[in-house]
Amino acid sequence: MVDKPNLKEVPVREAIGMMLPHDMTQILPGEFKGRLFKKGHVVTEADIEPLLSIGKEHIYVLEMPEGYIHEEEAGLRIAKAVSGEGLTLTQPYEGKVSMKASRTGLAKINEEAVHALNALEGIAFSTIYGDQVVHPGHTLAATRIIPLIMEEKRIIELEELAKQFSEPIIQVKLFQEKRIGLVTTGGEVFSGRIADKFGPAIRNKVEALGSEIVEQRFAPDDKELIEKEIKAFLDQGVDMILVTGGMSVDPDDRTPGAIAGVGAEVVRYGTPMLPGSMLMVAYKGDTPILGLPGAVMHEKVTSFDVFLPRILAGERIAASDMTRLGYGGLLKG
Ligand SMILES: Nc1nc2c(c(=O)[nH]1)N[C@H]1C(S)=C(S)[C@@H](COP(=O)(O)OP(=O)(O)OC[C@H]3O[C@@H](n4cnc5c(N)ncnc54)[C@H](O)[C@@H]3O)O[C@H]1N2
Ligand code: MOO
Repeated sequence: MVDKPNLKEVPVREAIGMMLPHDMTQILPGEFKGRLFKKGHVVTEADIEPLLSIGKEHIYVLEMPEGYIHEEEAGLRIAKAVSGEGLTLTQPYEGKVSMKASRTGLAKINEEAVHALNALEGIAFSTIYGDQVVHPGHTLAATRIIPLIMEEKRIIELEELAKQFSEPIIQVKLFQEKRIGLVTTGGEVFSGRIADKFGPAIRNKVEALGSEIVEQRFAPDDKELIEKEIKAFLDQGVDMILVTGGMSVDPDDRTPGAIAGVGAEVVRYGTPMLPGSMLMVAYKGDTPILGLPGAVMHEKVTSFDVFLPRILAGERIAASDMTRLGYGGLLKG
C-alpha cells in the first residue's frame, strides 16, 4: 500500500513547527506568480504574515506519523544507497534527487539491481543505459519516492537490498591509459595506392578516451605478414592490438585468420550490430586483439564504440556481450 499522509487543517497562527504538504503559490497580478513556500517547508513565526497575505487563514499541515520520513530524506537515502565512485548527488527538488557524473568515465549500471529496487513499492529509480561514456555533469540516474512520506523501515529494506550487490549499483569507472598497437592491412594502402584513412579515425577515438596509439604498422593482404606485425606488438608488450580492414568475405580478407593464427582465443567473429557487424574480439592471454571492419573507418558510431570504452575501463569482453547487441543494434540498415 502506498502511504497516505495525514493532513490536518489548522489556523495558520497555530501552524508554527508544522510541515506544508504541498507548494504554496503566490500571485501578484502583473508582477509575480510562483512558489512562495515549498512542499515540505516547516512553518516558522516569520511565515505567518506572508501566508495571511496570500489569503491563508487556515492551511493543511502534514502530520508525520511516528516512524515515517519525508520524500526529500527518502530520496537522498536511496541515492546514497545506490551510488558508488564518480558521482555527485543533487539537492532534492520536488522530492527528486539526481546522480550526476563528477568525472569522465564509463557509466556502470547494474540492470538487475535497478529492477529489484523498482519492484519495492513506492520507489522510482530511473537510470540511463549503462556502458556509455559520460562526462562531468551527465545525469546517470534520478530517484524519488512516489508518496510524500514513507515508513522509514521501507527505506531501510531498500538500503539492505542495495548492499547485497557486490558492486555499487551505479558508478563511473575511470578509463585506464592504455598503450595500443595498430596494424593496418590492405595491399592498396601498403603499396601507397590509396592514403590510409583508418589511422586518423582510430587515433581520434582512442585519444578521446585518454589512451594512445604507440605505433601503426602496415601489412599487405598476406596472413603471415599480418601475423608478423601482430606478434611484433605482442613482443613489445602493448596493452591492446587493433587490426584494421580485411574483415569480410573477399579472398584478400586475411585478418580473422591472422588473429587466430597468432594463437589468440577468439571470443567471437561477428556481432549483430550494424554498422560494424564484421568485428572480431580475441584475446592473447590478457591482451585484447580486435579486428576492425571497414565501417569503423567512416561511420561515426559502430560496434567498436561499444567495446572500446569497456576495454579501456578494464573490462574483458565475453561472447554474450557481443551476441546481445542485436536488440536495438540496428543503427543504420
Ligand atoms: N558480400 C559481402 N560483402 C560485404 C560484406 C559481407 O559480409 N558480404 N561485409 C560488408 C561489411 S559489413 C564491410 S564493413 C565491408 C568491408 O569490410 P573489410 O573490413 O573487409 O574492409 P576491406 O575490404 O579491407 O576494405 C573495404 C574498403 O575500404 C578501403 N580501405 C580499407 N582499409 C583502408 C585504409 N586503411 N584506408 C583507406 N581505405 C581503406 C578499401 O580500399 C575498400 O575500398 O565489406 C562489406 N561487404
Ligand atoms: O562490419 Mo561492417 O563494418 O558491419 O559495416
